[in-house]
Amino acid sequence: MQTTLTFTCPDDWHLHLRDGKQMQDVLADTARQFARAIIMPNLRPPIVTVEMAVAYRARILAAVPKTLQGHFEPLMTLYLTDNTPPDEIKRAKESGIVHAVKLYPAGATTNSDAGVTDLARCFKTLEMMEQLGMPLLLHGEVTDPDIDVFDRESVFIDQVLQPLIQRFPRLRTVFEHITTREAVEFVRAAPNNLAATITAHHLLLNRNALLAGGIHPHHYCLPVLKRETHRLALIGAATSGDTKFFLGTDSAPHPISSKESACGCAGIYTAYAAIEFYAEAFEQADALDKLEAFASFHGPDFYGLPRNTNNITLIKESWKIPQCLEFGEGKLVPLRAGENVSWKLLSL
Ligand SMILES: NC(=O)N[C@@H](CC(=O)O)C(=O)O
Ligand SMILES: [Zn+2]
Ligand SMILES: [Zn+2]
Repeated sequence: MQTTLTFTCPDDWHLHLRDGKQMQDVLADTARQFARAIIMPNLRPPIVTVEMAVAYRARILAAVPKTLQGHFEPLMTLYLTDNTPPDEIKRAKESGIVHAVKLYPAGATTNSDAGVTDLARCFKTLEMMEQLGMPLLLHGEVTDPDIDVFDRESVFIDQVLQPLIQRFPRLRTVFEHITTREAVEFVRAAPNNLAATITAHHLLLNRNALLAGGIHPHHYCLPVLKRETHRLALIGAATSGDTKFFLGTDSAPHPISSKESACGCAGIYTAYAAIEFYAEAFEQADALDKLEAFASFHGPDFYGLPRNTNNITLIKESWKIPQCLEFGEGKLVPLRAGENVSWKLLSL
């Protein structure tokens, strides 16, 4: 049995940090495991200009704990709206700090009300992105209320993604937090400028974790957990060595009061033990040897950034995740709260 695991420091290619004191409370969890993270722009108000991204980045850097300063780099994104001008993409490219633009179909997920209502309104902007090599990140679900919530990702492939890549064949695109066999197959078959992130929770859990034996609000996220056959397809993709699949936690903290509610909001907080969760999932699939490329190589290669040069070490040691964590004025319940995880990260 393998008991230590040393590999190139990973990056998180999909992270929600929030802002203010909430951000201060979660940032260290990411910064102690990951060298870089793609920071999602779905704040209230959303990060829609380079100027806002520059200011948000400065707030993040100022909140990195002293012991980790210089060890963590936030990679900023812009939130695409119906009205994002092509010039903003130029400015983003020139800034050197904005690495991608995120498309949320309006109403698809947490803080997406300002998202895109009609993709055709963004064509000029997408053209500019294609020209400048600015990646487009997709929350890949349709929002049509008549479409079953479990089908929203696969319908998105047919109705949005397929036509999009046909129209913009050179656009660098990331299908974020994929959850279905259909998404895995589509990405596999597509050209190399389409990639996908996969979360730890979608590798570890199926929809029984949400709905069996009572409803489990801390396992509610979007796209929603799917049935076991889909989880197995994701495991197959993540452990295949295929360079199109890479790590993105989609760690999405919400206060306990918003999760444990008659209308609980979507998001699972995995950052507390993210790399350990991935190690568990890869070990269960007998594929620990594939973790480094998935966590540390495929992402930077896709984004055209250098791979990290330092290492992290995990040891096979069971430890208990706390029941809850501080989160701004409230509390946060991490994934696996009060239960054990079987790998442990040694500090940098
Ligand atoms: N994944 C989620 O369930 N929630 C994310 C938004 C998102 O990534 O869709 C959030 O910001 O809370
Ligand atoms: Zn999303
Ligand atoms: Zn997300």
